[in-house]
Amino acid sequence: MSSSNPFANGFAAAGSSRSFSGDRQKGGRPQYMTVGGGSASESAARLQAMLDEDSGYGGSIIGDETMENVWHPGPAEDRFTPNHTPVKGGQDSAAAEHERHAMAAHVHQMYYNQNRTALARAISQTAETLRKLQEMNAKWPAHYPTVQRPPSPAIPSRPDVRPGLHHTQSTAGNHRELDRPPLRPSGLRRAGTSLGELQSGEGSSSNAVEKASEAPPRLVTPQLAQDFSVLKIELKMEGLPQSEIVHSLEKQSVAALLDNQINNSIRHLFALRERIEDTSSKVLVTGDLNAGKSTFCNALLRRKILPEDQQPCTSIFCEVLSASENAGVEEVHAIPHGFVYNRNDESTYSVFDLKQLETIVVDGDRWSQCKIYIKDIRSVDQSLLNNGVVDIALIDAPGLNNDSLKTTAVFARQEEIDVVVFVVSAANHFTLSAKEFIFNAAREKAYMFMVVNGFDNIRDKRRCQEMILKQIAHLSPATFKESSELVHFVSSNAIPVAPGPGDGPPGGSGGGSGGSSGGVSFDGGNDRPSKPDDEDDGDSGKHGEPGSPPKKGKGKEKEAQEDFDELEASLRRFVLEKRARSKLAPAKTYLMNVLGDLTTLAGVNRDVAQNELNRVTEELKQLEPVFEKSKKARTEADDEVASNIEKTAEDVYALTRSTLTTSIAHVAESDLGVNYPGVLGAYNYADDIKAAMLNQVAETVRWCEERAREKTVGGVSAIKSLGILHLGDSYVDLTFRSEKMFRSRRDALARQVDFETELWDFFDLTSLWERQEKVAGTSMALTVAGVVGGRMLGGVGWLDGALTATRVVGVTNIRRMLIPGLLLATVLGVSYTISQIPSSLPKRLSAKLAAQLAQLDYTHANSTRISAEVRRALKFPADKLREGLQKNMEGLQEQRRETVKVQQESEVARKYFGNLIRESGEVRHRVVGVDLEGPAPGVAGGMA
Ligand SMILES: Nc1nc2c(ncn2[C@@H]2O[C@H](COP(=O)(O)OP(=O)(O)OP(=O)(O)O)[C@@H](O)[C@H]2O)c(=O)[nH]1
Repeated sequence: MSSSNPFANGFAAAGSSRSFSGDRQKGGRPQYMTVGGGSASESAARLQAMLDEDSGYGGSIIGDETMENVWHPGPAEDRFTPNHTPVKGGQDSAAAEHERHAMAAHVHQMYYNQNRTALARAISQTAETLRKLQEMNAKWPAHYPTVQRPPSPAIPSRPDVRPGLHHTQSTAGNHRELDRPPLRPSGLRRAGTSLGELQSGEGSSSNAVEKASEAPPRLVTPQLAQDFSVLKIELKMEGLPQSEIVHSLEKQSVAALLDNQINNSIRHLFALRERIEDTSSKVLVTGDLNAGKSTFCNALLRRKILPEDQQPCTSIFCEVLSASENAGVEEVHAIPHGFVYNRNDESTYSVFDLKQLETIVVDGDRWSQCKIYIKDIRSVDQSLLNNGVVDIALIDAPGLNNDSLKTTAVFARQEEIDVVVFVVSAANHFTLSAKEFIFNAAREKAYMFMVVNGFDNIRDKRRCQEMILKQIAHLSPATFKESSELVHFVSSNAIPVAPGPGDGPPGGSGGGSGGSSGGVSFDGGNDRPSKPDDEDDGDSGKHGEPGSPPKKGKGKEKEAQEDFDELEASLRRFVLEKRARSKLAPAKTYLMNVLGDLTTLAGVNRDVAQNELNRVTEELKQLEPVFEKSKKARTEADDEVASNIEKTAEDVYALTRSTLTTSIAHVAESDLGVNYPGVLGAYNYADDIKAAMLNQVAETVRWCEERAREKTVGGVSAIKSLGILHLGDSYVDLTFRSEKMFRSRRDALARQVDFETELWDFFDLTSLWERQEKVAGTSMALTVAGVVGGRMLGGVGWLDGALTATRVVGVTNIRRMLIPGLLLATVLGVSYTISQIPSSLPKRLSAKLAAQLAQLDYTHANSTRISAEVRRALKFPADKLREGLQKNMEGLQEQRRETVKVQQESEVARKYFGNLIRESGEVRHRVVGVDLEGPAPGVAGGMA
């Protein structure tokens, strides 16, 4: 007996080529419909689209496992594996069949454990890789690839982004280029502000990039938007597409957002590990209010454990577990709000008797959930709870449309659940909350077990089936595809159950070992009012099977039981044999997604790092000679400036010294511009001469200063030329104001030089004598007069003069000539001497001046002063030039240091991301290798 699926026929009529298990014969191997063998119908296309979208967490359906190189198709969702185990019957004897099942279960368990271990290891490795990525991201802000926004006239292109700035994926990218699905666009580009740099020096690849930029703009397809499924940076901002927002963010902000995503991802990975390491499988029974969830659970348990009521009653999560997990004791542990259940810690829960369950489940204010430990009365072969393979927890959840708080709780709970059994009322179909729940849960669980309950209430069963399946096709296409196994139309209340805890001991007359069909019937003990058979119009034999004769009474009940038995067999298969998928698939899917993201991220960042490395290496290559030149320039300019200053100062000293020496020596010979006023003004004349001479010397000093100034100006401009030569634009020109030189001490000379004019200065006896030699013999008298006069005037003394005259002329002659001669001589001498004052006085005075200047060391002092001033004046621009050169060199040194640092960082990043690609690829490869199908039970049986 099996539930038929008339909807499949409707589908076939719509033109799709498919077979459906509605044709399945009782006792035969189940058959499965196939979708899309022929031309795709609109519905099929829509379904396919839904399948593709079904991968928020990667739950989409992919036909094979060759997706290692395929971008994010949701590789390991909990897809359904066609069952290889005969539902029942067959040629083998029951014992052989049983043994084969047992062996298959063992082999499955072994594979399951292997896969579980492999996934747990992959989770740990991935979490560690993510942690390292976080560290790297802190040091070297990772770049987040964003999609190329199609250029549109309405949206001006970013000025800071050159056209052709697609980020080219090298190895990884090209690799994907070949293998990826056609929808996946490339053209990743680097986020952040330095996009422009990426293109430089890319050689031939930049040509490719250029070509790519010429290609028609690619739109951000939903597929591309999903490229980053786990490490996706979710931002919502009015009016801007997601990619654009990420793109406009600073590198640091993107890195911070990424860091946050990594944290979330690590957290999720740990939760997944916890989940796969939890050996029990959790089956959540959920559905609309009053859909019959509790009744269904009781039917599964064949015991009336959970309270059923026509009014909504279950307001807390009721987890039914095997009493073997509670030391074989049947009881209820009610967990108050805010407590985390720990069976070994009684402070986390209150213990109740099973009888009290009714009061607990309605008390949602006090309790958040309860654990119900019961002894399973069914055999290992039949029981879901006590199945001999895995611990099962059956969770009866509050009705979805109970209240929003509880609905949210159910939504949240499903994430940690391995299998979802959705109970829908055959009469009411899917409500809005139900639809929402199924859509949401499909992110992780593409397959859901659907229990359409209360089928006994339905008159037109076939129509009901059609309508419900149609809805399921929309809500969970994967489930619809396997509807013969996953969708069951039953009447839970038709299943005989042992009386509840308050109604007597469990087991009833059946003793807990009864089978389902043909097993112990609890008819006698069933406290349910038996349903009037006339509700069913009898238009179908088995639910809705057309053409079957109407069944009444016992026949109908038997049929309902058979349907339920079939449901149970499917559910057991779904939970146990597909456990690997239901429990491990979310981990596998998530791992595949996060590793895929990591590979993309690493690929982009490795390329960015490589570009950065190329750029800075090139920069360094250019910087090195510049730096060396600058170092050389600094030394050379230093020397040149120093020698320039030295030479200028020396030249100035030499010029000043020679000029002054000459000037002082010849000051008497130059035209001093002083007129001789006559003997009476001789003293004034002497003063004027003296002043003129001092002035002359001062003028000479001034002249020397002027020359020194000129030389300094020349020196300054020589320094400037050097500065421009070596520093270029960065040379800071200084305005040199030469007039500010030699502002002091120039007039000090008059005060320093101080000599009195003496009488003798007026008479130049030396020249007189020379003159007398020249005119010798012309006249004795003159001679005598000259000699005598000269001597007399020379201050030798009268006596001495007289004696000399006596010796020359003789005593007698002297006596005769004495008077007139003396007179004449005197007159002549005096008049001559007086006449010689204008020529003799300057010489005398200049000699005196020279002597005094020499005494003052005037020439040297002035030469030193002037040259020192020159040196001082040149020192300032020279120092500035030196400073500039030093700064320039230091700047280049710093730039070099920085560039080397970036080079090293890029090198590290390139290696790191290169390794990350390899590592994540390896882990991904291992994850892909985790075959959640395991060997087909038939194969396992064959091995036995
Ligand atoms: N006719 C018919 N009645 C059913 C069936 N299953 C459950 N019921 C009845 O439907 C009512 C609600 O059943 P429950 O099992 O309490 O429903 P529920 O979904 O657990 O309700 P809440 O937990 O309160 O949301 C009860 O009176 C059941 O006897 C069925 O298959 N056929």
